[in-house]
Amino acid sequence: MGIKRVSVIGAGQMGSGIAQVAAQSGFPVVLLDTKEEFVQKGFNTIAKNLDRSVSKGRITEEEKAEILNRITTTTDMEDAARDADIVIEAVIENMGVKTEVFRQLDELCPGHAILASNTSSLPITEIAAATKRPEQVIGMHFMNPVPVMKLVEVIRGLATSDEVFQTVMQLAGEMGKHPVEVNDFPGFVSNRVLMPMINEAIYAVYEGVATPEAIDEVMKLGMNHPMGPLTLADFIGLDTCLYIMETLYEGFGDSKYRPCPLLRKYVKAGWLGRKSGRGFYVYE
Ligand SMILES: CC(=O)CC(=O)SCCNC(=O)CCNC(=O)[C@H](O)C(C)(C)COP(=O)(O)OP(=O)(O)OC[C@H]1O[C@@H](n2cnc3c(N)ncnc32)[C@H](O)[C@@H]1OP(=O)(O)O
Ligand SMILES: NC(=O)C1=CN([C@@H]2O[C@H](COP(=O)(O)OP(=O)(O)OC[C@H]3O[C@@H](n4cnc5c(N)ncnc54)[C@H](OP(=O)(O)O)[C@@H]3O)[C@@H](O)[C@H]2O)C=CC1
Repeated sequence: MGIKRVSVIGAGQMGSGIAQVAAQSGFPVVLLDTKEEFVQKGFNTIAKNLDRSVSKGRITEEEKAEILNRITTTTDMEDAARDADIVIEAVIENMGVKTEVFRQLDELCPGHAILASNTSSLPITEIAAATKRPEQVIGMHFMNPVPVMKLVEVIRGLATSDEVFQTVMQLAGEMGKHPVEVNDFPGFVSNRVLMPMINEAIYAVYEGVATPEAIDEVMKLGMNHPMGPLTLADFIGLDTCLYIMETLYEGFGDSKYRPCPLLRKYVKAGWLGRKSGRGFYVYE
C-alpha cells in the first residue's frame, strides 16, 4: 500500500518536525494539537525553519510557500483522521494519553490507515492493544531535531503485519530518512543506550562530581559528542527524559535504570529544559 496522505498528532518539537519533513517530501499533511495556540506554535516553528533554508539558498520562497500550503492545521481529531493513510502520533510520553489517542484514531480513521507512534520508549504492543487493528500499528521513532537527524527506528508490535512494516520502511525512505528495524523492548535501542548515559551525567551533577558545564565539556571534547549530555537532556526535554527512564526502570525491573532524584526534582519544579526556558541551563 502506498502512502499519499499523512496526519501528525501533537505539534510539539517532534510532531512539528515530522510534519515539516513529510510536507517537504511532497505529502499533504494534517497537523493536530489540543489547542489552537499549540498548533500555531508548531506551524510557526516549521515556517521559521523554512525561512532559514530560504536564506541559505536551499529552497526558494515559492518552494517554501508550497511546503507550507501542504500543511493543514486543526484541533479536531476527525479532520486528522478522515483521509489519512497513516497517522503518526507524537503526543507526550505517557501510556494513558497515547492509548486514548489510538483508541480515538481507531474509531475515526479509514480501515486501511496505519497508526504509527513516535514513542521513544513505550511498548508498541501495548499501544496496539488499545485498537481493533493491532496489525496496522507500528513504532516510527524519529530523532530530534527531525529535519536534521537521519535515523528512524522502526518497531514492530507483536501483531504488526509484514505489509505495514514494509510500507513504513518505504515511507521513512521517501521522507529522506534511514530506517533501522529494532525489536519491541523498553527504550528500543536508541534510548536504552542513550538515556542511562544522560541519567548518569545527572547523577554526576547530583553527587557534586562536576558542574554541568564541566560534564558537558568532558563529553564534547573527550568523546566528540556534538552536544554534552546535559545540553542534550535540556534539548530533548527533562520530562521526556524522566518518562523514558521510568519506562526502562519499570520495563526491565532493574535498579540500574533508576531515574536520578535530581531529574525528578527538576521536572516537578517545571524545569523541563529548553522548552520551558530552564533546565540544567537557563535559556532566553
Ligand atoms: C529522546 C529520543 O527519543 C531520541 C532522540 O531524539 S535523542 C536526541 C538525538 N539528537 C542528538 O543527539 C542531537 C545532537 N546534536 C547535534 O547533532 C547537533 O548539535 C545539531 C545537529 C542539533 C546542531 O548542530 P550544530 O552544528 O551544533 O549547529 P548548527 O550548525 O547550528 O546546525 C547544523 C544544522 O542543523 C540545523 N538545525 C539545528 N538545530 C535545528 C532544529 N532544532 N531544527 C531544525 N534544524 C536545526 C541547522 O539549521 C543546520 O542546518 P544546515 O546544515 O542545513 O545549515
Ligand atoms: N524530545 C525528543 O527529543 C524526542 C521525543 N520523542 C517522543 O515524541 C513524543 C513527543 O515529544 P516532544 O515533541 O518532545 O514533546 P512536546 O512536549 O514538545 O510535545 C508534545 C505535544 O503533544 C501535545 N499533546 C498532549 N496530549 C495530546 C493529545 N491528547 N492530543 C494531541 N496532542 C496532545 C502537547 O500539547 P499540550 O502542551 O497541550 O500538552 C504538545 O504540544 C513523545 O512520545 C516523546 O517521547 C521521540 C524522539 C525524540
